[in-house]
Formats: sequence, C-alpha cells, structure tokens
Amino acid sequence: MADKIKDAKIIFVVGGPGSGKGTQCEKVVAKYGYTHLSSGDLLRAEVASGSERGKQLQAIMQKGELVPLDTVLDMIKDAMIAKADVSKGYLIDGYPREVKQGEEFEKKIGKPCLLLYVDAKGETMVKRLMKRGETSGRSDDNEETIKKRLDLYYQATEPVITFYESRGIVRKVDSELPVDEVFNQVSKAIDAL
Ligand SMILES: Nc1nc2c(ncn2[C@@H]2O[C@H](COP(=O)(O)OP(=O)(O)OP(=O)(O)O)[C@@H](O)[C@H]2O)c(=O)[nH]1
Ligand SMILES: O=c1ccn([C@@H]2O[C@H](COP(=O)(O)OP(=O)(O)O)[C@@H](O)[C@H]2O)c(=O)[nH]1
Ligand SMILES: [Mg+2]
Repeated sequence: MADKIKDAKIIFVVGGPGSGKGTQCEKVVAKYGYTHLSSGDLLRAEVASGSERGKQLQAIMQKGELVPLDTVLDMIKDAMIAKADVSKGYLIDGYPREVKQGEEFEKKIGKPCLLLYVDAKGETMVKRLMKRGETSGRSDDNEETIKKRLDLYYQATEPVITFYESRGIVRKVDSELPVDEVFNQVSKAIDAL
C-alpha cells in the first residue's frame, strides 16, 4: 500500500501556531490540486468523533502539549493511503513538530522534497490567533494555551527547520506580508520542484 505513495511529492509545511499554514495550504490545493493533510485537523476530527481516544487527545491539545508521535503518524499515514490513487502530491501541514517525528515519518512513509517554512513574528502569531479565537471555536485559541504552543514551537519545532536546511530543501516564505504575496513565494517554491 505504502508503495503507491512513494512516487507522489511530499511537502512539509512548518511554521508557528497561527503563522498561516492552513491559509496557504488551501490556496495550494486550489492551484495545484495537492492533497492537504493538517495533523491538527486530523486530531480535531478524532476529538469531534467523541471516541475514547479523542477525549485523551482533547486533554493534551487543550494544554498546548504534543500528542504522542505514533498517534499522529498513524493518522497521517492512513489519510495518505486513503488518497494514494488520486494524489499527485501531499501537503503535510503542521508536521513534523519535532525532529524525531520527521525521522519516523521518513522511515514509515517517505522523504519530503520540500519544506515550506511559513515565518511570522511571535507577536503577529499571537495577534492572529487571538483574533481567530473570537470565531474559531478552537478551545486552544486562548491566551494561555497560545503562549504554550508558541514556546513549544520555538523549543521543539524550530530545530526541525535547521535539520532539513542541512538537506537543502527548506524554502522560507515571509508570512508577515499579505496572503497573496505570501502565496506568490509559495508558488515559486512549488514551481521549482
Ligand atoms: N494578515 C494576514 N493574516 C493572515 C495571513 N495568513 C493567515 N492569516 C490569518 O491568521 C490566522 C491564522 O491562520 P491559519 O492559516 O489558521 O494558521 P495556521 O498556521 O494554520 O495555524 P494553526 O491552525 O494554529 O496551525 C487566520 O485567522 C488567518 O486569517 C497573512 O498572510 N496575512
Ligand atoms: O503533529 C501534531 C500536530 C498537532 N498536535 C496537537 O494539536 C494542536 C493543534 O495543532 P495545529 O497544527 O492545528 O495548531 P498550531 O499548534 O499550529 O496552532 C497542537 O497544539 C498539539 O497539541 C500534535 O500534538 N502533534
Ligand atoms: Mg492550521
């Protein structure tokens, strides 16, 4: 099964909470027809199902902590396999959160050809998430959890970028700019693949 995935392009989309990963991924789907898989969305779907596992996940996410690596990886893998017949490429949004997650992904699934680094200032991300929190209904879009998510991003996720820089596959986009200008940068990176 996993063989089918091998030929598809895999793009990691990494950036802090509220940096605009989801916003850019939607636009990539519209223009390039890639399959968008947000690890956070997959986890939220499990929570919404009301399952026992969902309840445990909800508690972790509410605190802004990381869900165990295998749980997320299994969910991503299943979702990738489900789309393997129709997918020419995958956007893996919000993953890996730590270097180990990236290593495990490569062992079980395959290698990314590009890491899109969606970069915004901490201050900007907090502002956007507070604003999104007014309507998102996401229980983790509150001041206390946002701060924890941001701390964890700097501590655990930024090293992921350094790790893939050494492989030469990181393209950084400046998401302080308006959405369409950020997308121009994203498009250039994808067109160059
Ligand atoms: N001004 C501006 N706002 C943006 C931009 N990108 C995203 N936003 C806003 O910032 C908020 C967060 O964007 P998302 O795309 O949900 O961010 P994310 O990185 O997916 O965040 P998580 O879901 O927390 O992983 C949204 O309310 C967007 O409308 C941008 O380039 N410029
Ligand atoms: O690979 C992942 C992706 C998400 N999460 C959890 O899901 C939450 C929301 O993730 P998402 O990517 O949607 O939002 P962000 O952290 O970028 O705000 C995180 O705070 C984590 O608790 C996780 O543990 N592992
Ligand atoms: Mg998102």
